[in-house]
Amino acid sequence: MQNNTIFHIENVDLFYGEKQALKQIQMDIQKNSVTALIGPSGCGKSTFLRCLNRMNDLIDDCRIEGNILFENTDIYKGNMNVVDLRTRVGMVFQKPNPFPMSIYDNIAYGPRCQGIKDKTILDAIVKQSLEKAALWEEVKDRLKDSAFGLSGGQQQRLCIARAIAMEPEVILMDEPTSALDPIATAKIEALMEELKNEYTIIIVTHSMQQASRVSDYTAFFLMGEVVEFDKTSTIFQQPKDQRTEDYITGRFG
Ligand SMILES: Nc1ncnc2c1ncn2[C@@H]1O[C@H](COP(=O)(O)OP(=O)(O)OP(=O)(O)O)[C@@H](O)[C@H]1O
Repeated sequence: MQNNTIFHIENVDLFYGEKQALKQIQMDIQKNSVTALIGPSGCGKSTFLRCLNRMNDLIDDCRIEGNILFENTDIYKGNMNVVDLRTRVGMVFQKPNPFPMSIYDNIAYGPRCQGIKDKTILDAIVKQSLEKAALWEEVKDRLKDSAFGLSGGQQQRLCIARAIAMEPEVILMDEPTSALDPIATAKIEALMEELKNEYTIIIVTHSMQQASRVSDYTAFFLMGEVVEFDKTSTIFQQPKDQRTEDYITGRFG
């Protein structure tokens, strides 16, 4: 394990009932980097992403074996508090999913649930989170308006701001730009570059161009296995496995 490892993943198998969806996954995810998970549909990318903050716990019949160490603590063993884990490992989904409330309240919701009531503190959290998500300038004069009045790209940055407000260490992103136009996508990609200074980002993407643009490391999944995991430049320029090469050159998937 390298010094900068935030997630150490060892021999992870995952089953939905009888069906095995992940096989012997091994990976060390580095702090303050962007790691992209790529591979054809159904290969287990989202399943793996959800393992990292135990979102699969919500699925009946889902069983996981092996070890996932987050900052040296196994998140599936002992007395791991799942609410704390999901605060430290936040998530942004494919479709922007703002809460049916104002822009301000979307951000303040989590901190309020954690017991922060002081308006000055909440105002500061809202401003800072929106600034970090590169949305503040666009919404500062309409904080009391409904979040549903924002464009899709703005809504997705709002969801990123909402995750940031919880002061996570890691942000998981499951195809965060697949519902967005190219301009909104470019904004989110630029934002990832900024955010990795402070957070660790793990992103599932169907776009190989996106993976090569935004990520430092890439894992190529195929039928529940990680075929290759390496620096993004190596995966795209000198893949070691023929299957990786076939995939990135568009021969299948
Ligand atoms: N809740 C579930 N119950 C049963 N099987 C599931 C469940 N979620 C996913 N699977 C199965 O697990 C396998 C991996 O699915 P997963 O969604 O992780 O793949 P993916 O690589 O993210 O796919 P996509 O790119 O299409 O989103 C698939 O065969 C899928 O049908």
